[in-house]
Amino acid sequence: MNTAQLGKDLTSQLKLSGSTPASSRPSTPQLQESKKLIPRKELLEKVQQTQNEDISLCVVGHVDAGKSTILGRLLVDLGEMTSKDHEKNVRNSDKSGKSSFAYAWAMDDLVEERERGVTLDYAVTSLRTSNGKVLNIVDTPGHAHLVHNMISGAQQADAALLIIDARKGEFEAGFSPRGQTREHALLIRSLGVRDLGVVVNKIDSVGYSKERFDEIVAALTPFLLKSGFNKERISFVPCAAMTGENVTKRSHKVLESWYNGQTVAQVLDQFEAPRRPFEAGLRLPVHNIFKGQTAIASGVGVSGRLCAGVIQVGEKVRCMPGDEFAIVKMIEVDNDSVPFASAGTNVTVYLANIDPINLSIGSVLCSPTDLVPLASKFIAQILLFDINIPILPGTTFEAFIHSINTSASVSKLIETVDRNTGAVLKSKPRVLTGNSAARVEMSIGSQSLTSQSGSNTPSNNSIPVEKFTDNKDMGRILLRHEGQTVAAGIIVDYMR
Ligand SMILES: Nc1nc2c(ncn2[C@@H]2O[C@H](COP(=O)(O)OP(=O)(O)OP(=O)(O)O)[C@@H](O)[C@H]2O)c(=O)[nH]1
Repeated sequence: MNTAQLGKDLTSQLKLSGSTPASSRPSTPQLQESKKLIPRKELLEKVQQTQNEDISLCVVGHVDAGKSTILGRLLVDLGEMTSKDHEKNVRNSDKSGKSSFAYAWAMDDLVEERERGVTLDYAVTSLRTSNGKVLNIVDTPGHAHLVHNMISGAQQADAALLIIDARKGEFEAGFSPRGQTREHALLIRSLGVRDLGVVVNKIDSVGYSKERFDEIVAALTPFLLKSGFNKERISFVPCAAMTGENVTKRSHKVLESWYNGQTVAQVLDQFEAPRRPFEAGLRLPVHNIFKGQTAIASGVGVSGRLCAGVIQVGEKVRCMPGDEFAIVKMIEVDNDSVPFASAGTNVTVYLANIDPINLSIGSVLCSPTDLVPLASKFIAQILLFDINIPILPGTTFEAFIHSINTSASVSKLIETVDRNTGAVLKSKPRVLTGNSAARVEMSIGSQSLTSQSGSNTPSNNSIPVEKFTDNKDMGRILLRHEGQTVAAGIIVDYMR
């Protein structure tokens, strides 16, 4: 079961059971940390020694480009999924008249996803590359109306595969101004992804044509460079996920006649894990909340990616915003129980002594002695994409900041700045237009975080944020307007 599913299951459970009113809750035992905590110095040494080189990879691209199929193929060909399990998927997908989805079923394990043949939520799985690195892979949905789920998935990524459908008309549709190839590429770069593998998939459908591959590379390269990717960190690979051609090996004569570059698996091999801020204060933005169902994994479960610091079993954590503390009962990484986890890891943490009503998607777990700042306003340096709508004071956006999805409006246009140097071009502009860069003051909407009781936090519009210079993952912002991603930026300052 993937984390996304867990969240769904438990969210529905929470709805069923409701949240216990404080008055009828059994009195909680004294909230005390375990006496057996590993001292911080020792803990940091352990993290340093075991510093995992795991990489979070997200797989993005236009709807039906073949994202799930490529991942399914990698899982099978790299031995992560047994041939017995794969054969079961082949039989079952055949029975439902969806035999072309046999590989995609390795990823799309929600019933509705299988029935509709689309990825709805993001799914996490892990894979060991041929050179032994562990990739935590997030398969994200391609549909335009599921961009929220795609952003949640991509927020956890260090590197990305952008899947392109090579077929005539299909690449063009994905790369059109409203297509997801463009939007996803911009989004992942804005979310901090630097390493990119561009997989030109379904090359079998275009007769393994070199001309078509070159045409796609030539069209995408200037756009990717303009979006902020570095040429040295982009790899283009032709492949046919369906037949397995150039996923882990190459055998097709036509493809071999003109291509001797990397396979998709070799592109994965070359991705490097970035240095993680594990010595900084704990920051765990909550992506999902659910109820632990077993005797061991009981209490309130939250999942997300550690943006900074280390979390250990037995420790007391503060849940922000709010005044609540909780004790970490159990930590799971990749379905295994672990004593501690450090920055860069996707974790599920079971908490004791807290009512889920006090947690929201977007809450941040931190150390009681190193609290994450809360802000109702912030100053962001934003880069506007190629858009036609003018941005004026008062324009309201849907803002994405770590695991938060909230409304935020421009309260002041401070200045426009040079995209490359950051030098001020004009103070107090009246309007911002497409492709410009600016510093703006933004105010968070009044209903910023939704608690698990279903009610929005009344009148409290403070959210946990940090300056980008203090924590990259906590200080990035993406802005959407009327269903379109219009800008990305970084938080340079904030006010309570
Ligand atoms: N001919 C051909 N078809 C492919 C290839 N890869 C995937 N397909 C087919 O394309 C369709 C979509 O594949 P998926 O893997 O579900 O695509 P997706 O990008 O994950 O879809 P969403 O997550 O819904 O956006 C399926 O029918 C696949 O069998 C390929 O290399 N060649």
